[in-house]
Amino acid sequence: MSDTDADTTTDADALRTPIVAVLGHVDHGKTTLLDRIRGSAVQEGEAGAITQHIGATAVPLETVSEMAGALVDPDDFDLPGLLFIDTPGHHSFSTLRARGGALADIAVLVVDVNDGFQPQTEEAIDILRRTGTPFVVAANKVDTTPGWNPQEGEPIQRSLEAQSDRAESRLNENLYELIGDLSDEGFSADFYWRVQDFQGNIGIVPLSAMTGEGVPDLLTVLMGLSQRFLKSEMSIDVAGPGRGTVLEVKEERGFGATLDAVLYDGVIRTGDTIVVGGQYDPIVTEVRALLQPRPNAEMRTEKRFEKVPEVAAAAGVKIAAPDLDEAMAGAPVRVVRDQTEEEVVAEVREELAEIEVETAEDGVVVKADTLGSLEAMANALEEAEIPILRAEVGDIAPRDVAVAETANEETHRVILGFNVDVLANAEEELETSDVRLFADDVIYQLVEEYEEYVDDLQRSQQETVLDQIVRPARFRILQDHTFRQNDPAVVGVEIVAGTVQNNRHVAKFQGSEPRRIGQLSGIQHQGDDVDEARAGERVSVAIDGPTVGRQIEEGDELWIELPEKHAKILEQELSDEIPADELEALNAYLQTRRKTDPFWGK
Ligand SMILES: Nc1nc2c(ncn2[C@@H]2O[C@H](COP(=O)(O)OP(=O)(O)OP(=O)(O)O)[C@@H](O)[C@H]2O)c(=O)[nH]1
Repeated sequence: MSDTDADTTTDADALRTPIVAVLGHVDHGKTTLLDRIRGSAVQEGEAGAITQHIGATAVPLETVSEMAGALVDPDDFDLPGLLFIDTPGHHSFSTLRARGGALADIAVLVVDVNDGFQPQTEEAIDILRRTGTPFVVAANKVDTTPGWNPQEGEPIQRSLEAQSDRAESRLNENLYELIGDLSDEGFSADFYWRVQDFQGNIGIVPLSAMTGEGVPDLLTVLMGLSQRFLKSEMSIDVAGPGRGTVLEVKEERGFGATLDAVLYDGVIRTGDTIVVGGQYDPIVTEVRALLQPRPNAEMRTEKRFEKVPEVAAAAGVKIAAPDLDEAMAGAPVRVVRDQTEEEVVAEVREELAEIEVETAEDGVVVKADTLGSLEAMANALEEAEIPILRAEVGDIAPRDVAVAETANEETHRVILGFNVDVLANAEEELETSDVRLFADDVIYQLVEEYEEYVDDLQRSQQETVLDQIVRPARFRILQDHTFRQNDPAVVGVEIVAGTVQNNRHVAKFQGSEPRRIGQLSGIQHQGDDVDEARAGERVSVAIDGPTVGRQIEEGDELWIELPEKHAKILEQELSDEIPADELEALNAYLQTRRKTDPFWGK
């Protein structure tokens, strides 16, 4: 169909419903908002107010306009309504991929007005930016503004009229902060009613998912945006081959493994040959049944689903067919109709290759629940410069542990699992191997946890080095503190800088040459034997070798003798790790030593 054809089309059947996804930070109200949209649509009373699909809810234009009241004139629209994806959250959003982009045509980013931007809000914005998905911001929970006077289900302007100046200005403060946060992310945003150009600006819709005020506005904005900017993309070939994306692979009694899929183009019929992206290869199979949830009225029957002969885009549908066990969430589903089976298989393979993650010789093992989330994980790891050895969709299996074990670097012997389970036999493998598992259902947290682990590991490696190295120290023999002349000499000292450790060699500078005068054979602090003493402490030390009054005197300044190699490691690798006073002792030692030997310890 040419563009001109699309523009002149008036037959709503040929324009599909825009697919809407809802995403945002945890607890900001995504589920409540979806429930509200479903609930108030149902409350509008009429049968057919909404249609429950598998994984999605269709709200027809008439219902949208009834809910939006004066805000929407149905004559302005010829799109059939809106299809809301039921599983909110940006992880499911990243599953919603189609032909390299996002399956959702438009998104609602839910932000709690009081909480503002949170880490997952930013993560969601990144995904929206990357997939080029148009979105509106639902500034949710306006009813929690102190002094708010709730206006159940009203458009936001009407609700604002009922608020005190004080409540309104409190809300505005939060909304302006949101505008600022969006601008920090590079988006120009404003209250939706002030936005002239929705292509260059993000509209903010203040609303409450709880009281429903502002929800009519959200629906209006979504309809308006879709109608104006997405209409040309909404024209479909109603008889064309169905194209969709797998949301979930589910076992159903009587059917085996089934696919919950969203169809974004064409039509799928019982008996069609389909190609589905699988773990290892595209799966070619034949549709046994297409299933939809049973309408509420018939809920008394045992069966949850009813069979339908065909489904046209956009729609959510459960597909029952043989051999679907290895199908992957996020993978494409294609009906073979105008092309040969081989051509479609090649296309599915190509689409899957787009998502293939770049791997390195050495790196971490990544497992994720869907292709989309695997892709999102790979992006996050690339940003953090963490190399990937292998990345796959699926639960953690013994084979993954075996692969992780082959990593050369200790920091790479890990599995990062996103939204996946550990299979029982893999659990055993993990216990007996030195592979570490990191599992989380928030990407940035998973990456952060791993980075912290790497930091800790590196720190403890440095600490081990530090343990084996002679630490610099400078200390002075106190006046009238000779407890024993020799064999060993026992004197009271004050540590001026650094750490004095037992068993180290003791030196005294003669000019720029340290001269060894003996070896420490004991340190006592307030009568107790200790292994080391820190700057500022007064302790008594036993030194094997010298005699007080001959090689050493009260008031003498003594040093721990530093082997050249240790001095070099301390200066070049550990200067950030040792305390400031120890660094000072090291520098003083090096300076004196380098007066006659400028390259000492370099
Ligand atoms: N007062 C008020 N509370 C709200 C509103 N929207 C959501 N809530 C409450 O906020 C909490 C979180 O809401 P959810 O809808 O579960 O949030 P969510 O974003 O779906 O959370 P997850 O699914 O856990 O990511 C619940 O206790 C809701 O009742 C609102 O507009 N006003």
